Amino acid sequence: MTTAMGEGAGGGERTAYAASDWTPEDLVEVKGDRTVSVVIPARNEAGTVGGVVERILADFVAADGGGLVDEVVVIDSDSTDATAAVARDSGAKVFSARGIRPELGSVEGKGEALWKSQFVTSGDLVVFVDADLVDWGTHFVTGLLGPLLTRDDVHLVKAVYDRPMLDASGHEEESGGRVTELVARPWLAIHRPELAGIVQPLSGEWAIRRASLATFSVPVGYGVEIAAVLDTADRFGVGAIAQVDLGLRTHRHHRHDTLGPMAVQVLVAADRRRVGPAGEQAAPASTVGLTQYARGPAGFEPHVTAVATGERPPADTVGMPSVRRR
Ligand SMILES: O=c1ccn([C@@H]2O[C@H](COP(=O)(O)OP(=O)(O)O[C@H]3O[C@H](CO)[C@@H](O)[C@H](O)[C@H]3O)[C@@H](O)[C@H]2O)c(=O)[nH]1
Ligand SMILES: O=C(O)[C@H](O)COP(=O)(O)O
Repeated sequence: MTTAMGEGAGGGERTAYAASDWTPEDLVEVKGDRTVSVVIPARNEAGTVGGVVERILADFVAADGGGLVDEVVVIDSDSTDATAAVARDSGAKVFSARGIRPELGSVEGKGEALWKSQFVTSGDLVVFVDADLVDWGTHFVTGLLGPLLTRDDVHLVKAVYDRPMLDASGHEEESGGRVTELVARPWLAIHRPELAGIVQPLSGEWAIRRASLATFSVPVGYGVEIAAVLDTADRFGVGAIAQVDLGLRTHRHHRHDTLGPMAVQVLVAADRRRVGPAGEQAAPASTVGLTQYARGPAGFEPHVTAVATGERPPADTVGMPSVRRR
């Protein structure tokens, strides 16, 4: 597949793929002695996490260890529902984000869960998959691994997909990706136009070399994806980011009022990287106050949310087990 997606994102070498470019058997053959961890961050996803775990285990994890995936790990991120139990019953290794390296402290957030996952996984390649997926397939995993297993110069693989927003009866209301369209893409257009070819900069499904991720600062919240894109481009060049068309993805949607804090997290993470890699100086517990309004008895009443905008330092600076460069 040759598309504007590939040309815009990478230039030169092809960087755009479709999941159908590889079968699991193709990838097992080229995998050699490299290992793969699938990491699923989950906060109150008891309804969907079990299905995500079971399908990945069934398709890729072999009892003799010879499968495409070597471990499926769920990081339970402060869930108050049965997420951890469901994930464990489905066969995943389950860790509570707070319980991992407790001496490093804990904050809330998806980025925190991904950062902590580095201390309890061992794969040379790490695939992140959200736990709230509804329409998806295990080709997400093959698609994301393909470029990393077949190209040494690729460090980060981003998912690309159609992401319809469905109404209660399952009809398409409009396109999803509201923070992508209204925040991430405009920011990239203004500050980093060389990255305009990244179709889904915020996609929650991505894969990365452990050795690369371990050198990145990681925003604790939803800034984790835009940060990985910017840090990879700054460290290894835009051509180190590949994109894979995975078809269709639907998931649980946020309300507008919870997308505001997400937008703040994306903007803060991006702004810290406006001129290059950054973030080390941000304390993990940093916040930005976001004021939103709702009409109440006294008119428009302000509601201030302390949005977590902190960052974690590169894992390899805080005693991560040694990393093979592969
Ligand atoms: O504190 C949290 C919040 C979320 N999650 C999990 O992270 C995943 C994605 O979270 P979600 O709230 O569903 O994010 P989206 O609305 O889907 O946001 C999109 O955009 C975000 C910003 O880039 C990405 O982080 C998401 O992965 C991407 O799907 C899900 O499995 C959540 O359970 C956590 O583990 N901890
Ligand atoms: O990725 C995004 O832009 C946000 O997660 C919002 O996605 P949605 O509009 O599909 O809910």
